[in-house]
Amino acid sequence: MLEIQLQEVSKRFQYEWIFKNLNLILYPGSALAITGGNGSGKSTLLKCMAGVIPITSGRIQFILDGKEIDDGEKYNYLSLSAPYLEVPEEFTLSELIRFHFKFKKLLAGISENDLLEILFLTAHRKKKVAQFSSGMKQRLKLGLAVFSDVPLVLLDEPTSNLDQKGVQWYQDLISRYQMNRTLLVCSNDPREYEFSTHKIALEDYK
Ligand SMILES: Nc1ncnc2c1ncn2[C@@H]1O[C@H](COP(=O)(O)OP(=O)(O)OP(=O)(O)O)[C@@H](O)[C@H]1O
Repeated sequence: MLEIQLQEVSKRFQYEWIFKNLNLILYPGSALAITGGNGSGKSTLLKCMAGVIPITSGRIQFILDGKEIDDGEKYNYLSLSAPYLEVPEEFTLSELIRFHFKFKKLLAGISENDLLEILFLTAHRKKKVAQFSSGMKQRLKLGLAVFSDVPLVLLDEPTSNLDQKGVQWYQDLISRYQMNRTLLVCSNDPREYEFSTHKIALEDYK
């Protein structure tokens, strides 16, 4: 079971403080909504949580069954879907799925065919990802993140490029497959985090 602890976490770019003194404990099964206006620092916090960029001060600890995970190992315990995260588009869908799941295990009980069905992409398995519509790409990115067998799932603007049906699909996906995992959602749209157990507004940490 993974527990995440943020202690006095602050981030600054040059002279600009993005957030200061964030304290938080996330237990398995919790869902944190990170809200705030454009430019408030939602993506920055997510990237700090993912270890993609460093924090300026404080500590972000991943504690697995009582043991702290080294910074360099944290990526093994998380998956990320975000608008700024590109997938290799020269692959066909099947190739990309196989490539991704060489590095992360598929959730137990889910096969590649199940995944394609759930993403409504079965008919497109031989198509290059470069030829996907923006909504198809978004379902794919969400699928790769949610169906990776990791205890922490990070989602930035999860319904961008999804239509109303896609938003419903996303909500069902989370309610079925969050399981006992920790979820972080950066969003300004309550439909993306209505299931959240915790919510922070980054304006409160300036
Ligand atoms: N690499 C960087 N170097 C300098 N400043 C940065 C960098 N990345 C982000 N920023 C600044 O940090 C602030 C927060 O940006 P961030 O992308 O985290 O906001 P956001 O809340 O996710 O915004 P949006 O809702 O528009 O996606 C902005 O002022 C941005 O210009």
